[in-house]
Amino acid sequence: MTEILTSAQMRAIEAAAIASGRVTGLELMERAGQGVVEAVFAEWPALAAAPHRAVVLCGPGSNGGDGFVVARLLKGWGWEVEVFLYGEPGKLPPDARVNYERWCGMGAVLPLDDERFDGWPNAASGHAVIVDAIFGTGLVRPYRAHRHLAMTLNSCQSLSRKGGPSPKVVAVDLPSGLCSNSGRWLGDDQPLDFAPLANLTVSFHAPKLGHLLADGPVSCGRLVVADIGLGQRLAPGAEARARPAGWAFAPAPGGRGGREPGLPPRQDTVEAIAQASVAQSVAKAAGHKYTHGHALILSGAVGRGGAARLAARGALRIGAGLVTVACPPSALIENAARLDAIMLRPLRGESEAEALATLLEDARINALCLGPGLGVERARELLPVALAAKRATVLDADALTALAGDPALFALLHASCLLTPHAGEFARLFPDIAAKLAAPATTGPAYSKVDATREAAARAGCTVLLKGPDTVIAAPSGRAALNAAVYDRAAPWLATAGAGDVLAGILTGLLARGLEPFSAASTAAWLHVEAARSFGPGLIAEDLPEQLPAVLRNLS
Ligand SMILES: NC(=O)C1=CN([C@@H]2O[C@H](COP(=O)(O)OP(=O)(O)OC[C@H]3O[C@@H](n4cnc5c(N)ncnc54)[C@H](OP(=O)(O)O)[C@@H]3O)[C@@H](O)[C@H]2O)[C@@H](O)CC1
Ligand SMILES: [K+]
Repeated sequence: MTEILTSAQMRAIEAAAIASGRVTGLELMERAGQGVVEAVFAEWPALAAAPHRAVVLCGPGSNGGDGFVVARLLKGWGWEVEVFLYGEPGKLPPDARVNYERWCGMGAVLPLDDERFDGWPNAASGHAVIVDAIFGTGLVRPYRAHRHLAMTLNSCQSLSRKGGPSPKVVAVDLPSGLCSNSGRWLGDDQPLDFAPLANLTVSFHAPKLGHLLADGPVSCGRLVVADIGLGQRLAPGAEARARPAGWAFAPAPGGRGGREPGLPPRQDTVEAIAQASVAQSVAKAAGHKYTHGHALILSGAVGRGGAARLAARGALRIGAGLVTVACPPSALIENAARLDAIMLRPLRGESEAEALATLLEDARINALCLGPGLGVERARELLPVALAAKRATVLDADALTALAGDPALFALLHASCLLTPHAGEFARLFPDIAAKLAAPATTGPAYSKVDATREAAARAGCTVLLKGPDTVIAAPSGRAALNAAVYDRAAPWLATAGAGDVLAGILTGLLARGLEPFSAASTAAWLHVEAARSFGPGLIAEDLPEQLPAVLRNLS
């Protein structure tokens, strides 16, 4: 399992490594600085070929310490380097202080004032690189000068549009002001226009949640994670950790170490979904069609069956043994004309709810999907029967809307349910949680999408998949995973009508095949993005199920 870290987890890893005597804080800082310089040269090889000019903005903590290392190393490459310090030298933490003093033997340090900006770097001075090492994972409150930092960086960058040199903004660990746990800008005056955006962000050891959630990806530019020798020591025979797709790892600048055995397991881990675990989840064992489950998709009324048919196609393509669409009798002909391998059952009887109850007497139907195109009224009618059957059940779209206004229905949710809201549906279902997430983040670490999804899952008593480019999955136990379709894994084509219906279908198919909700959600979210990436621009929802075979082939 690959982890995405919080700032506290990163600090604990660092502290354990230092306590073990295997490495000192100073060595880690040196490797961090080296990692930044190597990543800069790898990103812009022309910068390694000849000396240039750089500005390094250092802050009052260890992020600033990394900055002093970067300044010294660039100077060693023959660069002309100007260094600014936001804070007082006497208050720097010990390792940062050592690197400050080392730098002072090589050059000046100018004060970076957050009241008087006339001493700030001059936009017109032709720097090739501006290093933002003001704050990293230690940001605890809004950074007062962040607006000015953004203006400085923007005005430097805008020179390139006028034919001048284009300085590259390199953020050390995080763009300063961005919360490492939530990917949100601290403070209430931080629309993205005013954020100090980076061209390249170089983080250390593992990605942090803030790189992948919310505004993180757009703020970081490109993300490189440098290995600073804190790697996990593998148990004998253990599989090497798969690196999550979507960001790049720089090579280790120094020696490799291992995380000390004996570190307490981290309860608040957020998993990055890895290809190896997806491959394991979808591998099909020999058997007949009933071995692979029977998924039932509830369809909408006449003329509204498209969403359910998309879901059914997704369920079949991901390997459910049988997939049935159940529809109102009046929609039978419409669906029959559009479905072949997918079976069709009219909900005929006194009421559709009764007909569904009869259908569910077949115990082989082991996964249900309610929501896509269903209609809110019909969802209200069918949900009590569907939930009473205690099968693995995906609730999407109209089923979520029905649940939102009805505490009695909400109370019927059980542990085998899987809720798949987008942000709007989430806000209707969990208005107080959504409000907390939407409120300005005033202290760090700030409340994040991961926190919100965990809280929702605990309240609902079932797994919640909160959609977005940063899809978060949480189980009531607090287990959480993040499927980040960002950086080089971005799939903007997924923002197309019906894509969510296909996701609901893939989920239902995986549940039918016996995956428990959390694994089904992680696997489906990953496959959904891969299917979109495999097709590329021009994607429509119908293409997603048809792309799954290629994605599955590549897995094996
Ligand atoms: N962990 C690791 O393994 C490694 C970590 N490394 C590096 O260390 C970085 C983390 O260092 P860090 O903990 O010192 O935090 P950092 O972000 O430098 O700032 C903390 C300082 O800022 C202050 N402060 C906070 N908010 C403020 C505000 N709004 N306005 C003003 N001040 C504010 C806060 O002050 P206080 O709250 O105490 O008043 C404190 O003094 C990490 O990002 C990485 O770059 C690497 O060397 C490699 C190994
Ligand atoms: K920074």
